Amino acid sequence: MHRITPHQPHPLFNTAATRRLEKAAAAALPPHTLMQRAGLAVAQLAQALAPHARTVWIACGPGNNGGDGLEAAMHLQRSGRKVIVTWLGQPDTAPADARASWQRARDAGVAWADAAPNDLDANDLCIDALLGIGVASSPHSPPRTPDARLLTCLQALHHSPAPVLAVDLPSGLDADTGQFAAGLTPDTPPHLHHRAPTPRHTLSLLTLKPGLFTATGRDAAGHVWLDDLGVEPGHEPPNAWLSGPALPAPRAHASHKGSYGDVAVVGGEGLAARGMGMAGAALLAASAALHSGAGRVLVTLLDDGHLQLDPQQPELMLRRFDALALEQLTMVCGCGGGQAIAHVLPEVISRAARLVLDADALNTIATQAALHALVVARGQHGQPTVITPHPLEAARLLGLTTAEVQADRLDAAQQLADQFNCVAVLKGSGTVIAAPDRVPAINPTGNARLATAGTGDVLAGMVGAHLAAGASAWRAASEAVYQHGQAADVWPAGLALTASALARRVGG
Ligand SMILES: NC(=O)C1=CN([C@@H]2O[C@H](COP(=O)(O)OP(=O)(O)OC[C@H]3O[C@@H](n4cnc5c(N)ncnc54)[C@H](OP(=O)(O)O)[C@@H]3O)[C@@H](O)[C@H]2O)[C@@H](O)CC1
Ligand SMILES: [K+]
Repeated sequence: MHRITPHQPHPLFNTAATRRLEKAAAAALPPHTLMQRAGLAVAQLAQALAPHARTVWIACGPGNNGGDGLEAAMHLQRSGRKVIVTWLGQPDTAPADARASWQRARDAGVAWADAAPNDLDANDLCIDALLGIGVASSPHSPPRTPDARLLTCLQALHHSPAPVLAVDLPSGLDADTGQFAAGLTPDTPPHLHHRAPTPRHTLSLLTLKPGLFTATGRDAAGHVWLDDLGVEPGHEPPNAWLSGPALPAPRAHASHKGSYGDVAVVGGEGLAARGMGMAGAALLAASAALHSGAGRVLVTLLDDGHLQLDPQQPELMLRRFDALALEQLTMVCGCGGGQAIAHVLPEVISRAARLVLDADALNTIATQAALHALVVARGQHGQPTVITPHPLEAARLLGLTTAEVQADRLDAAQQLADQFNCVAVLKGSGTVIAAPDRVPAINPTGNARLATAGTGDVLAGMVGAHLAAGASAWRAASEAVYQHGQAADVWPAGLALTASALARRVGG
């Protein structure tokens, strides 16, 4: 068993793959072995997380997730804990493994209760073994009305003053998408309670599931642990990867500014056009490219030449669009581009050597099939392209609603990559990186402090710098996203995270 950190990559397996692995392992082992291993692992982690807990309340659902909880209850009771179990199953209808563990918990003498004890406090521990990978949450299946006792237990867990250890998954969370099944969404997400958040842990069993790391999964799961139950994935291919850090790319001593490439940022509609000055977005992207190691950074503002120099960043070289040698440049296009970006997009997409498309460039492409076709053609000609939409921009590109994109972020990112024939970065909690014919990746770094204006422009500039330095589109996107999140993760607690400060720090 080990805690999952962003320091190394991890393979992720969805429900179907996990079920195949479970079936193969169960067939090769004596009956009940996997649940015994699962329950023991849960009990061991519970002891380690809450060694002084007075009471351990274990909420057990009717399926095998509940069986894991019953098995853990037996171990914790035997080790002298005060264990109180709420079991929503029935001996005559429970799956065989869960029934066997219920019998073992009974024999160990655990206490049974219909609901959560009402005197739990921060020194106690709750174990959430209500639902695991058995949750059916397909938008195509008819909505179901969950059992009232199940909902009461879920609410007690969501509002618990005691730390919560979830078995396999936070109950109700879809292992594949990181979204809660209909009717099982917490009324207030645990991290938004108006009190210090209670620690949350999830012990994923057998495999790590993608849903723990994207959409609402990250907030719901808290600290993620893995126990593989002694089962190797063998030939089962992962459905996604949790990214790890980049290997440092050493800089040769005998290098010069030309060795790390020229990045040109095009965007920043001027105030005169529609009364909205958006030069800041382009300058943020340019600053991020500069601090991420680009050799030279050129900036083309779509503001009729009002700004000739950024006195705060004199390294940035302002250029008219017609003075850019597009075929030699890594272009970052769209940040604050407004409507003005439409005039330059056809040329940028057709001619740029390497290209990052963000913000208003994406909004414009979403409305013009000819531009979409030009992006696709870049891939056919081997010209690297990265698109960096947030969920609303992704929805426009795919002709979906934002909710549909968020309902399955891995799938949406893959659709973007396939339809636009490029590397797609779907931003948000658990940013997804996808490319045609490649297993997608979920980024493990970053936090809610990035939810402030301009951080997306910073990311686009960073991707540009990595591309200009010679990284492939995939590598440039993965490394930039990782480092962008990591900068937020190590941000000093008392210091405001602004986009311009972030841009200055991203180089480490
Ligand atoms: N994988 C492994 O290798 C191992 C797996 N193990 C463990 O088994 C777990 C999987 O067990 P599982 O298959 O019994 O499913 P589980 O999560 O208990 O849920 C089933 C219950 O949920 C209910 N239900 C479903 N959807 C619902 C909804 N929307 N709203 C409300 N209710 C809903 C469903 O109701 P039903 O559809 O039957 O009416 C049924 O009662 C797995 O996560 C891990 O903990 C380990 O023991 C060993 C190794
Ligand atoms: K659970």
